[in-house]
Amino acid sequence: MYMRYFSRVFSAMAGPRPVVLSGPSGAGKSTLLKKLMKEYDSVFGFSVSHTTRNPRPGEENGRDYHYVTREVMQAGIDNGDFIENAEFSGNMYGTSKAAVQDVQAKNLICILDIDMQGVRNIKRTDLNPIYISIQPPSMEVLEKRLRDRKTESEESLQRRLHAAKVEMEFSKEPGAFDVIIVNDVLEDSYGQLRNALLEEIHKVKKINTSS
Ligand SMILES: Nc1nc2c(ncn2[C@@H]2O[C@H](COP(=O)(O)OP(=O)(O)O)[C@@H](O)[C@H]2O)c(=O)[nH]1
Ligand SMILES: Nc1ncnc2c1ncn2[C@@H]1O[C@H](COP(=O)(O)OP(=O)(O)O)[C@@H](O)[C@H]1O
Repeated sequence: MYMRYFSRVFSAMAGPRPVVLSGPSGAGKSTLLKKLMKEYDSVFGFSVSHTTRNPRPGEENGRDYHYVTREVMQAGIDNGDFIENAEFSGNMYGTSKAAVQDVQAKNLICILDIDMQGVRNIKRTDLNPIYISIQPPSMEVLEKRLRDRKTESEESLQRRLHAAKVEMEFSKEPGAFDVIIVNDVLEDSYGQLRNALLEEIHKVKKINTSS
């Protein structure tokens, strides 16, 4: 009885395991995580990163990213406000401590959408997330999806395709990821993502309905 009580209090204090989604730009990370957060809005919370890139049409400051200047971002890094940060395709990106704490304070599963440098750096912390790689079916499909998304200049597109090759190689390193999902047919990949997280989803639902 006491054991059950304490273990419940302890797991509530420790909070659910965060989830890292990583993979090439254009692989479908945002699409998948938005679907997940829509179906399980009381289970998942998004870690809102900082970036120096410009907002795209439809993106909202504070929801998709915190859009900042290089000076502001660097000052935050120097101040120790970030868990990790990286340079990607000519812009700075980073996960602040506050971004993760805000989600964890609500007892939600924190989802981080970060590149492979972020994955490497998070592995040096005590965050202990589940690492999920989202991969495109092929480079050709990736290029088509990025072009059809119409968010990138030709230069930015080429940079992302170059980075994608490196990201795809990284995902093959043994132990880099717990789960690898090839995002071909969206509904299938979404099903795989949900299945991979079902155990954590049930844990959170149990804790949040019993407290
Ligand atoms: N290391 C790190 N990478 C991030 C962070 N936020 C976003 N990224 C990654 O930066 C890359 C570019 O993101 P973005 O400009 O939104 O382009 P998109 O992935 O093509 O939609 C992606 O690989 C993201 O996963 C962060 O806080 N830290
Ligand atoms: N399974 C899929 N089939 C076809 N198009 C997809 C699929 N998944 C994502 N897309 C589309 O591909 C583009 C890139 O997806 P996005 O979620 O923005 O990728 P990421 O966040 O990894 O950069 C978007 O226009 C999205 O609508």
